[in-house]
Amino acid sequence: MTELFPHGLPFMKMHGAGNDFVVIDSRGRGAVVTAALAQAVGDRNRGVGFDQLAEIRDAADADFALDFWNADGSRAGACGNATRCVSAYMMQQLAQDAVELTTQRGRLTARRLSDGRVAVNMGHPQRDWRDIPLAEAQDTTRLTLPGTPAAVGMGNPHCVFFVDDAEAVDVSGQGAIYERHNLFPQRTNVEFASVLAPDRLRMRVWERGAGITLACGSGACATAVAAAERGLTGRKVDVVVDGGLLQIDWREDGVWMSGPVARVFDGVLRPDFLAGLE
Ligand SMILES: N[C@H](CCC[C@H](N)C(=O)O)C(=O)O
Repeated sequence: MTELFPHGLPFMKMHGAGNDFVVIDSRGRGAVVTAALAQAVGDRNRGVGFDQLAEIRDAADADFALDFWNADGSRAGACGNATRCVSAYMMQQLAQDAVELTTQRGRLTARRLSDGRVAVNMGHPQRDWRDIPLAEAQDTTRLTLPGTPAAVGMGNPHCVFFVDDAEAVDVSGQGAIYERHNLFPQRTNVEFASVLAPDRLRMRVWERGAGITLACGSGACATAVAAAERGLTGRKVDVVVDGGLLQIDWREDGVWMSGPVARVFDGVLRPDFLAGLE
């Protein structure tokens, strides 16, 4: 790593509604991110700190490709907010108002809105999603939330609970339990949502591999899909998250998610820091 980057490895720090990212632009060279690098950079005390790391790569048939890593070094198949943030950067780089990108989940489209926010089509919810009868599934002693959650795939797994008051949920206590529930062999992201109005949801999230985050784009999509399917809301909703507001519009061509994007600072991971990873 140090031989490859004798002057260090440049990165950008971005966030979307407080869901924060380190972004490494690896276009024009091979991918460099490893689980060890993600973990080290993700350490908020000894590294930079992030919820997800996104690595931009060349794509043969799209404007770019994106890979996602969680702070614990695990991979994520989708990350809506990082997709919006990186798309904003790429639209600026390419002088375009829209971009096409490929991710583990497939091909996505993002476009800039007139107010500076960015919208991404996160694709269709995965149709194997269903209500999950947790109570029948295993040890119920530690499962304290009422109701039956919905499992929704958005390129990554989500388990959505609808509760009367999302503010009252012990998100880290409950989230950590369901993240590793044996119904989810690849672990899961966990959302706790309450219906504020037929077009407005409050959502708090525990992310797989990252813990509590201020916003989760794919989680907001999954929550909106589950709410619409259960008849709790329409297909176009505002989702109030800890870090702001995400707008979801479940259309014929997929689930669109819009929200703010911010590039906060650029930096360089020093060669001596990288050397520690070898
Ligand atoms: N924050 C991301 C989701 C990261 C998902 C990740 N935690 C996982 O699936 O493991 C978002 O805006 O969609």
